[in-house]
This record gives sequence, C-alpha cells and structure tokens, in this order.
Amino acid sequence: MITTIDHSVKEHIQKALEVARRSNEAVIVSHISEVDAMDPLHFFNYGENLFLGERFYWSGPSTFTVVGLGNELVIETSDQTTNRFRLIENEWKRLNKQVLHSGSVSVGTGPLLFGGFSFDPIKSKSQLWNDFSEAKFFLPTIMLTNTKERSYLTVNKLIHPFDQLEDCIEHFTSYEINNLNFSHIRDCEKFNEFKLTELHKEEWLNAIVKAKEQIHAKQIDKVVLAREVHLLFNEKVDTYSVIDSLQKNQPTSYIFAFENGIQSFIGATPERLVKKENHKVFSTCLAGSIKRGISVEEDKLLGHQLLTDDKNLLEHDIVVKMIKKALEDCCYDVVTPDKPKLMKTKNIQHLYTPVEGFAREDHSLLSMVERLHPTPALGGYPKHAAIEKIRELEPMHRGWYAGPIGWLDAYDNGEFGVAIRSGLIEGNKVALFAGCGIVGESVPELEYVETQIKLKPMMTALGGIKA
Ligand SMILES: C=C(O[C@H]1C=CC=C(C(=O)O)[C@@H]1O)C(=O)O
Ligand SMILES: [Mg+2]
Repeated sequence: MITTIDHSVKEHIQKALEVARRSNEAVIVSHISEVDAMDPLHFFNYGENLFLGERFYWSGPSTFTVVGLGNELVIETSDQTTNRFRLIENEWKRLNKQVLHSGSVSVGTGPLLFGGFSFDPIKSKSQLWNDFSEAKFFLPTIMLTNTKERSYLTVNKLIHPFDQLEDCIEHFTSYEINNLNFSHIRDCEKFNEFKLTELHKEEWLNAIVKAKEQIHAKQIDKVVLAREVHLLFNEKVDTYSVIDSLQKNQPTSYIFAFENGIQSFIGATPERLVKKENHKVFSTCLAGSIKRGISVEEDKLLGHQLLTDDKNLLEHDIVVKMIKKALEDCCYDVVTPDKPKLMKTKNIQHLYTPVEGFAREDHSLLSMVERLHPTPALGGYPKHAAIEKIRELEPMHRGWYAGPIGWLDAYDNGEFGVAIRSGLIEGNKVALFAGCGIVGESVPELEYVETQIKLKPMMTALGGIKA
C-alpha cells in the first residue's frame, strides 16, 4: 500500500503505521516536495557516499530526468519464463493497493520503480552478468525529478508494522533537502589509456554467414547478432564522468545508469521500447543504420541513401510490422506513418517509425513490455525462432544488453528503452556491446563496421574517442 504525502509527514506516517499494523503488511510512504533547480548529476554524485551501488539515472530526450538513490524496496526475480514480467507487476500492484495523496504531483515524482530485464532469461549466465537477476527493480530511498520547469525531491520509506513513529519521522527529516549535503561539486575525470580486446570477432563474422544461410533457407526472416569488446583501464572508471559525457554528446538518446553493487550498467539508447502515459501508448521502430557524414552535404546524401536502401528498408520494415501488430493486439486507434524518417544521433543515422495507440482496458505497461520484447530490432523475426538462433549462433552472453530498461509509477505510467549502446563497468574493466540486424543481403564486413559506429557513444564517454 502506498500513502503519498505532500505535507504533514507525521500524520501520514501515523496513518501508514496504523494500516501496516492492522494488515500486517509493509506500507510505502512517499513525500514529494518541490525544490530549487538542481543538477541531476550533482544529485547522483551526492549519493556516492551513502548509496554507492544503489543508484539509478534516467533521462529521456523529451521528458524528464530522474535520479534514484538507495534501495528502499527491491523487487527481483530469477524466473526464467515470461512470467517474470507478471511477477514484477503483481508484486508492485500488491504494494499499490491503496494510494493516498494530497496535492497534485507531476508524472515522474512519488513512488517509482526503476529497473530492467535481462535479454534472454533462458540462456545460462556468464560470469560477467552473474549478479544481474532476470528482472530487478527498486524503489529508491530518495529521488530527484527534473522536469523542464521544476525540480522535485521524493523521499520514500517502507513502513513496517513494528516500526516506531519517531524513527520514521527521523527518516523523512534527515532527507529533507536542507539536510542533504551537496557541498562537494566535482570535476569530470579524464580517462587514461586502455587496452582493447575484441572478443570472438571471427566467430561473430561466421555467425552472420550462418544466419544468412538460414535466412535464405527461409528458417527465419531476420536475426540480430551482437558482439562484445572489453576495455581494461589503469584506474577505476568514473561512472559520473561517463554519464556526464553521454548527457552532453547524446542529447537525443535516453541516458541510463543502473548500479548493481560493484557493477554499473550504463548506456545512451536512441530506442524507446514503450512509453505509457495514462492510456496513451508510444513505441518506436528503429532499425537500419548508416554513418553520419562529415559535411552537411555528405550527411544528407548518406541519409538519402539509407532511406532508399532495400537491405536497410527490409531490416526496418520487419520491425514496423511486428510492433504494429503487437500494439494492435492490446491498443485501439494504432497509427503509424507509411514511410520511415531519419533519426540522427551524433554518430549514426537510423530509419525511424513511431507507432502510437491507446491501451485497451486491462493492458498494463509491463504486459506491453512482455509483448514487445524483443522487437526484431534486437531479436529478429519470427520472435521465438530468432531468439533460438541467437542462443545458437551468437558468441556472447547478452545479460541486460538489449533488454528493457526504465521505470514505472504506481498508476501504470512509465517508459522503457532497449538497453543498447551500452556497457557494463566494474572497477577498471568495461564490457561494451553492439549488434546488427542481419537479413539475406547483409555483408559481414559492413555489419562489423556498423557495430564499430554503434560502439562510439560509449567509447567517447570512456575517453577512447575524442568527442
Ligand atoms: C542492436 C543494436 O541496434 C539496433 C537498433 C537500431 C539499428 C539496428 C541496425 O541497423 O542493425 C539494430 O537493429 C545495437 O546498437 O546494439
Ligand atoms: Mg543494421
């Protein structure tokens, strides 16, 4: 159960304690206050002492930035079936049975769950991803939300039947904005040289050849194959500086960071999986790629080439068909343009088609995540056959790479991106991932070049390429 409070913290805690004792269940109390404008990275950095290993950063290109610190509540599962989506939803709903709030609050404030899902729960885990569950979400202890105009601080507490009123009051008082010590502003670090190892390059190129044979034999239409590179630095990588660089250089992407103990999963994905705002649903088809040009003319020419290239149009079209169908099964008034447009980020241009609709009754955000994941931009088509091919052919373990990552609130609003253009950081070691949609006309060497471009945002953020 959730009690959301705008004022009179004590009254709400008292009420929550009564409910918790009566029901013998923990109750979430969430206190939201508007605060003076604050830099989200500064807030993230504030969490380094108290909440290291339990921080989340999320910023959407046209929405807001949210930074969560501390795991007030963790919901996770190692369930290896699609049931994992429902397990998370049901547990969150169980805690959501009652919502009390006073005053109007902005979307993205109050009790939010942050987290994500692994790409493929069936494939056995590698050492690298051992500590990542198949789905893990947390309610932060404190959270900063920056909308275009305002900043809000949310403080959450899970109130148990045996908690004492004074301790609960102390929790909310200690996290009042004036009691947080933000004095320590820091500079970004310059990264040192690193040693780069490309993993299984030949196997990956061979996997493309095999995938093409299977596509020509009509076993599947498309499969996305990914590869991995490892970077070894002399010193610990500073995640603060990585996020700062991504934020500056990839403003049209979703910037995400999910700390899981000593590991941080970070990226700048241009690809939304699904967003739900009340009943309005938005998804994105993003597949088909070409590099950016050096001059304006070259850039335009390359864009035109992409928009008229059969191989890339096929790669894209398969995604549009699947997403449109998936949304038509759970939404009404699904609309999508006839032709793709270009989406340009600093390093790459993609074919882009938005799909929008309105959720039918009883179709939740996580049910849509389940339906959509993985789209053929990350998996392939047909879905299950493509996932099988990835298990068989791909020489790496994806872990959370290409999985859904994002947030949801207590009213089933939220947004998930697909965790691509990403890397897993642990101390001085970084693993980066990039994949490509393989169709019948794919040329392995060109797909390899495409992955090199897709690695650039993270490479730049790590200091390996000049911004
Ligand atoms: C799988 C990735 O990109 C996908 C998203 C956009 C374009 C893609 C492509 O053109 O191949 C991929 O389907 C990745 O960046 O690792
Ligand atoms: Mg491609």
